[in-house]
Amino acid sequence: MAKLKLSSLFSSSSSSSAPASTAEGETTKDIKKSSRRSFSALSASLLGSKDAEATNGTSAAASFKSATPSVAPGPAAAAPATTSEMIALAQKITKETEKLEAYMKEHDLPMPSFDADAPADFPKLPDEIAQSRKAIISATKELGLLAHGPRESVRWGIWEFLDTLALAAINHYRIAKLVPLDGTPISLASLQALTPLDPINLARLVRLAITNKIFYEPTPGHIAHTAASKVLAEDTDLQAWVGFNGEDILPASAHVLQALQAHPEATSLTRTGFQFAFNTVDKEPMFVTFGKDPNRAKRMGKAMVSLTGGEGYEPSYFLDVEKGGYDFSEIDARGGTLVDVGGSHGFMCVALAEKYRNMRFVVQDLQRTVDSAPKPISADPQVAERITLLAHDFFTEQVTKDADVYFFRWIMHNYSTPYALQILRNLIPALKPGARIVINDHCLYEGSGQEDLWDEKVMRRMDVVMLSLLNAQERTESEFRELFAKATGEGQQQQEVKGEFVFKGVTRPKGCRMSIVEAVWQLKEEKEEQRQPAAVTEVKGEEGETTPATVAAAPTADTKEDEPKTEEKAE
Ligand SMILES: C[S@@+](CC[C@H](N)C(=O)[O-])C[C@H]1O[C@@H](n2cnc3c(N)ncnc32)[C@H](O)[C@@H]1O
Repeated sequence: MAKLKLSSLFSSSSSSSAPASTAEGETTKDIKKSSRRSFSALSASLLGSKDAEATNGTSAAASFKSATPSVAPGPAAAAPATTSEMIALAQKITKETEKLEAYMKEHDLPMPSFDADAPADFPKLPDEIAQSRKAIISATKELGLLAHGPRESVRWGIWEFLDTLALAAINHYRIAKLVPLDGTPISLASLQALTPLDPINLARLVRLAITNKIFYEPTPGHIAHTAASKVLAEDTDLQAWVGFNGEDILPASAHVLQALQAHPEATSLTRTGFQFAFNTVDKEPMFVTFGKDPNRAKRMGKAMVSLTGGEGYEPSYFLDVEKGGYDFSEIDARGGTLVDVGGSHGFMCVALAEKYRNMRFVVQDLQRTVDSAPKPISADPQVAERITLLAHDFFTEQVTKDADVYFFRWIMHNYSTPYALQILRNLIPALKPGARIVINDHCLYEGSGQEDLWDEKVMRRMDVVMLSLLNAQERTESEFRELFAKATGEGQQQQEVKGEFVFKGVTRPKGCRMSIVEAVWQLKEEKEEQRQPAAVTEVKGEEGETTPATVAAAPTADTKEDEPKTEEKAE
């Protein structure tokens, strides 16, 4: 693959990384036409179309949306004219809280509490009650904003980073672990003696954390655990999550403006807020920096474990077909193969192999990740013998040929368009007709306000984390669609465009924040035959008109602009 000068990479921003907005109208039309399981159908399901719900697998989001109408922005939702927006929200909070509490009582479950002995998590709730809980979270946030008023909510909203700072410092100095777990308070003086912090700094950080119910102060100068500080003391993955966020992402995000001012196109892996924060601009991507520092790499790994175990992200969503997970039974029946590209230690393949007893799996990751994977990969020999771990760099040509599925979980969102395209293009020589490319990532709505507010906040924040660390992005359906189209689109070599990625659409398991994006590799002739068996002349087009085939075959001047520079690759 031809190398690209950095200057040309950066001059390609509009063609390589721009979202689909330029072709929005047309794209949306196309999606409606061809994607049975697409988010486009969601709008229909939101309006009550049962058909759309049944086919697109997004009924969770749809039914959730109808259960929790957002009242902002705009006038007071559906509330009667006499009911203010604040009262409507307060009533909603009361109603949904009563539902949640009734369920907890009925099932003899402990009530949520700040007490140190309270459970750290809600139990798995049935869908309806889970929706009530989400509605409470969203409505309290909205009510809080209204009660603050616009000026004050902006004035003090910008200070949220200071809460992050306090939590990061508490985590860094392991303060939660120094407070007795049995509930006995410890004096600030005794606590201070156990840390390198001076009394003033310790007290100010802890007292700011207390405003978020992390610790409490039963008597002045004495600190004790709440449920939140206790879970921080006990959960090492959560500690890693707070450490990664507080000590890597916070400094990186604080330098994003600097990075954007210097490099507004924001596609390079070596010119992100992270590099500006840690003095590695134009030197190395974040993953390389972490690779040189085992403690930092380990912290990030554990942070990812914490995220993956978090609500809305559990791998079980991908597996549970009933709830909209991916169904591999047809591939399983013929003993097909799935390649988990960037699959880490293969935990997804282990879960899949436990469910599908005939399929084979190849977990690909970088050499050191493969080397550190548990051996055997599963205690069940029938599972372990069907999983192969293979060192492979996804920025090089795919080595596992003719697999049935190439699976990417939490991979594409780590890369801006030039890199994501290269990852897809590297698959092409290995693909047999019908091979499926399955991406498991967030899929953002085109506009805002269509998600539950809590979900939307998490997903939008994740998108900005991707910007801060990697100049990468979460994508909308049309951006995924465009990515697949571009991978075999203009400027690709003739041999690479004998086939194309046919975009199948996006589904979202019920209750999950992650979506399943799918495309199938198809030979061009095969596709044309299926589409227009008797219309060979039609696909040639009018004189002077460019057909899809000629567009794909003809390299253009800006062909290589969306390729990343070799030395900038992630690893
Ligand atoms: C965010 S993690 C996702 C891991 C896993 N797919 C999951 O769902 O948790 C990204 C993974 O990509 C791997 N990775 C990064 N660069 C890679 C490369 N160039 N080739 C192969 N794997 C890579 C990392 O080692 C890591 O395991």
